[in-house]
Amino acid sequence: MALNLSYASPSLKGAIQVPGDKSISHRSIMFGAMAAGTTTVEGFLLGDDCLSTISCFRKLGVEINLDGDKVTIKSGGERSWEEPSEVLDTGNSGTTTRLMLGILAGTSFHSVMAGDESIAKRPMKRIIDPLRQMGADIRGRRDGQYTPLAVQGTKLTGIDYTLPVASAQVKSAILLAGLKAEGKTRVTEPVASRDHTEIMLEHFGAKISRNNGTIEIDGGQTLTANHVNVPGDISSAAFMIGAALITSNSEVKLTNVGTNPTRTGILDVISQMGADFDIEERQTSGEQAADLTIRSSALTGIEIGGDLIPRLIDEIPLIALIATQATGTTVIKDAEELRVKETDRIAAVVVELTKLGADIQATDDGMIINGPTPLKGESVKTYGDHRLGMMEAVAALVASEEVVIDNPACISVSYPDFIEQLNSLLN
Ligand SMILES: O=C(O)C1=C[C@@H](OP(=O)(O)O)[C@@H](O)[C@H](O)C1
Ligand SMILES: C=C(OP(=O)(O)O)C(=O)O
Repeated sequence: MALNLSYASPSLKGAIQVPGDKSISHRSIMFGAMAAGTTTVEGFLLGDDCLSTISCFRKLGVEINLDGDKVTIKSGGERSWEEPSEVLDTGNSGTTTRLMLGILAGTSFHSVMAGDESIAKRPMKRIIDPLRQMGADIRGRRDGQYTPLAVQGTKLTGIDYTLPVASAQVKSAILLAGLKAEGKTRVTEPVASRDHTEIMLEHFGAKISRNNGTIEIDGGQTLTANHVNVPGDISSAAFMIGAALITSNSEVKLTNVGTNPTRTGILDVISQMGADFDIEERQTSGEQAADLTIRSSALTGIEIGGDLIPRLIDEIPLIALIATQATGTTVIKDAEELRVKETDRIAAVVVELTKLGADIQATDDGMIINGPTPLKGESVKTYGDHRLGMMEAVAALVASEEVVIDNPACISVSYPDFIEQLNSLLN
């Protein structure tokens, strides 16, 4: 069902806790399932993607119980997993599909993974190539480029691999396979990507070394069950940050947002654009977190590219929107990875923001936006992509007439209560 959003010059006020970090939530289930014992998780994201990860591990026989945002995982470790009798359904989740490939490759059984229409179009060879070098037996359409993927678990050997793309999913799949492989696995990344896997490996007792973009792990290590505290997702917070920045007389506090430095590119960007905001660090026992207070701001266009891109890759649809309200030109480059996300996010953002009246052009690896432009009401499409849906809802705040979003249900992939939380800030 479509969502009709109509706001008359709103200002946003108040405090909210955005839901748990998606990347950390996925990993908490995976690590909890790999470790023998009882792992407990707090602040877990009850989004569709993370629920897909839970459903996959349940099909391997792992006991996982949910109580609100608290999760208990009881596992006998990997050796207790059963060969699944059904296809593991990874839904819309690239992280589930790709990290699970690294985990399943070294088991002693056969498994098949498949997801939705969008997952069936996303590239998997980037994972399967290095895993095959480790000895993995994985088959899929077009020599393993696309799902469904069949994995015959086998013994793996460590490799020394330099990532051709800056991708935390590829890096993580290799490290998780390396945990079980014989010998040492070494992964070098050209540009730093999110390091939640490295942090969680250490948290669950694995020994790794990290040196100048190279991560080394010895195979044959076992994990020890632990407690995981999941902070709020900065990629979800980004939509509230954008909403507060581009509306008038707004001041929004976002509590306990994850501020792992590999994820805070959005804060660097808004700071360079001239945003008025404060960061108050919190005392945490795990990943870094802070309270963010964001106020309405006059923004200026900037250039965004290079090493910054992996630190804000999922925030680019929202950054494109705020750039339409900034004075001057914003250039986003080196972001060709956007073409292989839930949808082609360069094409989709440009088409939909153009419908709303933006001055925006696509380039091969990004987009160029001239602002400020007033936005108007229009019917827009999400392409089944949660980040497009949320960006369009934030655009509705500053549009002169009603914005109609065709398929808002996809927002529940990462932020099920997004519209309710946004509306709770309206004055
Ligand atoms: O490792 C992760 O949790 C993720 C890594 C990124 O993907 P890539 O590894 O494809 O860049 C990101 O876009 C995705 O939302 C989550
Ligand atoms: C790209 C994303 O996730 P995934 O790759 O896990 O589907 C995202 O959440 O924006």
